[in-house]
Amino acid sequence: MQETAPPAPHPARDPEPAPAQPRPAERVEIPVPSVQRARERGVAAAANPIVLRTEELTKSYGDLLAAAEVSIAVHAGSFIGVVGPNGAGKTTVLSMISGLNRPTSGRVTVHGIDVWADGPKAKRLIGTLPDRLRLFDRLTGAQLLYYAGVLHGVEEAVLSTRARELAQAFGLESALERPVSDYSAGMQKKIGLACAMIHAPGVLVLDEPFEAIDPVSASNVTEILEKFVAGGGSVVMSSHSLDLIQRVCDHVAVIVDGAVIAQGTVDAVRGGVSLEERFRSLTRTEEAGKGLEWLHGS
Ligand SMILES: Nc1ncnc2c1ncn2[C@@H]1O[C@H](COP(=O)(O)OP(=O)(O)OP(=O)(O)O)[C@@H](O)[C@H]1O
Repeated sequence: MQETAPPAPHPARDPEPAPAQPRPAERVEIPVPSVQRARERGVAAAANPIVLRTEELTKSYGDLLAAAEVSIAVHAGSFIGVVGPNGAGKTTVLSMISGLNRPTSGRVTVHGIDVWADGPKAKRLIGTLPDRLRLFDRLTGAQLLYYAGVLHGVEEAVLSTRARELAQAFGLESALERPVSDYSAGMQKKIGLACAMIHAPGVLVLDEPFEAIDPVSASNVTEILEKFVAGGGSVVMSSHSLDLIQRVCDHVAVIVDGAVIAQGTVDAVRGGVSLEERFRSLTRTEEAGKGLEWLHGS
């Protein structure tokens, strides 16, 4: 992923200068192992080929510009977080990448294949966990995995082994014969993730994969995704958990009002402060909650 210059203040929101940030030198950081791994992975991935590229990807809904000329390049073996406030355009961008939402203009290619010119070929290379997941929930978990595999061209001979291993990895073995409609929200998310992986894609595009997932399962999923990128796969993931993004991703793109306002390695974007602090200053969310005095006294 290309790196942008240190992000400028967002002009439409607040012309005032940002509050002074503590100097990086004042902070003593003891990186957790996953942060260190992500850092090393980010450096190594820069030498790998680009597997996913968006070029000035734009989506308009009438007068609303939901995505504005979004250009992102993802290398093999890279784990990228896409962050932004509610309504910023993350789902819009991810769904255009996955071939689910047609761009108004711009281009997406995966391994050089145009997602919107050759959808079937491109979609075999991408595993998708869309927003507001709609599963065929009258099927059992086992049936859903089977059909996800068949639809992506996986040979039947390997399907049952893959389904069993994925169910085990996501802790769903005992639920495989139950209808997906009976699954909890977190279980549905996990079966959706398993379906996204069953055809062994090179690129995973995951919209809020950790939403509704319990902490132990979240650490399992993180481990699965880290192994996936260590093996040369690439992950593009949106999340509102900046702490999670900072811990597991090597790159990050910050989207505000449809436009990428900062992107690069996590370290470059956060610039010596936490990703959450940087996010707040980029999106000008420090003022939230002001003016509700009538509520506080009730
Ligand atoms: N089908 C649609 N028709 C009209 N407007 C839409 C449609 N889908 C999304 N939008 C608008 O596009 C903008 C971006 O929405 P999007 O869902 O991409 O945001 P997001 O960053 O994923 O938000 P969140 O964090 O809340 O999930 C929003 O203003 C939203 O209202």
